[in-house]
Amino acid sequence: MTDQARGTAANRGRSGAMIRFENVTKQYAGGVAAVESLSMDIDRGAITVFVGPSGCGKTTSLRMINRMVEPTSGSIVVDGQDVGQQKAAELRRSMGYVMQSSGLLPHRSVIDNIATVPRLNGVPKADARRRASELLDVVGLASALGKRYPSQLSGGQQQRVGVARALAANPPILLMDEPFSAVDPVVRHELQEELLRLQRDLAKTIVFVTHDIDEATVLGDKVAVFATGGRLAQYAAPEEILRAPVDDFVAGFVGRDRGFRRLSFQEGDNVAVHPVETVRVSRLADPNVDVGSSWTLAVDDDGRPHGWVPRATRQNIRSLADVVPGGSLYRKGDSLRRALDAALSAPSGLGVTVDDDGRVLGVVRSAEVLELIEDARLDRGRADHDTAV
Ligand SMILES: Nc1ncnc2c1ncn2[C@@H]1O[C@H](COP(=O)(O)OP(=O)(O)OP(=O)(O)O)[C@@H](O)[C@H]1O
Repeated sequence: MTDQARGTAANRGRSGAMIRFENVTKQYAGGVAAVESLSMDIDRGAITVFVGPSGCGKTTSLRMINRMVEPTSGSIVVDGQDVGQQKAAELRRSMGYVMQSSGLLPHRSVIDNIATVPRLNGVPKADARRRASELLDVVGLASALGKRYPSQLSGGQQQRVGVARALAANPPILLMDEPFSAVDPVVRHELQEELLRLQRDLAKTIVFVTHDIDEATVLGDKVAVFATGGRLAQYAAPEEILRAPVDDFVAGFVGRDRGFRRLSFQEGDNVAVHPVETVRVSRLADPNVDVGSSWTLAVDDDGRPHGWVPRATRQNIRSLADVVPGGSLYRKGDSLRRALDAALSAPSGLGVTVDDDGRVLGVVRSAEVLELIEDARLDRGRADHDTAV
């Protein structure tokens, strides 16, 4: 049984499904079969990501949920009701929709853009604007930005406004079509974190389209990998897709470093944190302050890391500018991927570990992280063996 069949059968009849595709096919004029016999259940209150190469029918599938695209055959049921029986305009307003280019109206202020759907739903102007202003805060934007026009915002800010606008009518469902793909990687990462934070509070049913498997595994409670022609190749939790791709297509799409990416799903609670020698940045200029036998970590007066001081060059190091930049930081309890990356990206080979306020707790060592990875693998092997016998 494929994962598609397993996922669908397992969810059938359970109250967990918010959106159900039943044998849905879409053939565009000219004969392009964009989606072929798609059957799947989308869980309520979870993020489901549609991922796959360009042209595989992700956007078509997404748009059939709110009838921006009509299926050629089959049906889509949302919360027990066939969307084909509902008025398309009302249906569209009942779901939030965020797309790649934020889709904001250029001649309306940010506040009025966010208030658009509530106004269409008959909410009085003052109430709609008040709510829009609150939503700016929810998506992490200063209220002063509300008076600006979309062209006066950065790409990342525009996408946040797009999310606020989609949330304005408080819809239970959010449809998001490559919403973060037009911004740079740093902003994209921030927007992803922000979406996960929002979702912890809001618990919407979110369907998110991307062609980026990394984004899919970071965001998705479940990931649907589409192959060309709208074939659902695998539908499972991201950890499972990385660990056990069902076929060569999925394995190829997921990429060669899937083993490394899967470490994101292994908790790093057991990683040993060792003491580290530190030197305060404010005392670097003092020739009487010695540093340790190998690498010493430079910290500010609050104990936050600022880079590494190599012993051999101690005499040349007199200010922060001379310190070797550090690697990524590891927060106790983060995944093993973060622990390993912290160690591998530090010039000292020691992964700086910090508390929630960013203060140094110590360091982790890559060899020890690798041991934990190996232990987890052996444990899994034993568990699989026990299940098999
Ligand atoms: N309006 C349309 N008319 C005809 N063919 C279309 C139309 N929209 C999409 N298609 C075709 O349907 C197929 C699926 O397109 P779709 O946009 O759903 O894919 P996608 O996976 O979202 O791709 P991308 O990641 O490039 O956006 C493609 O072959 C596309 O050319």
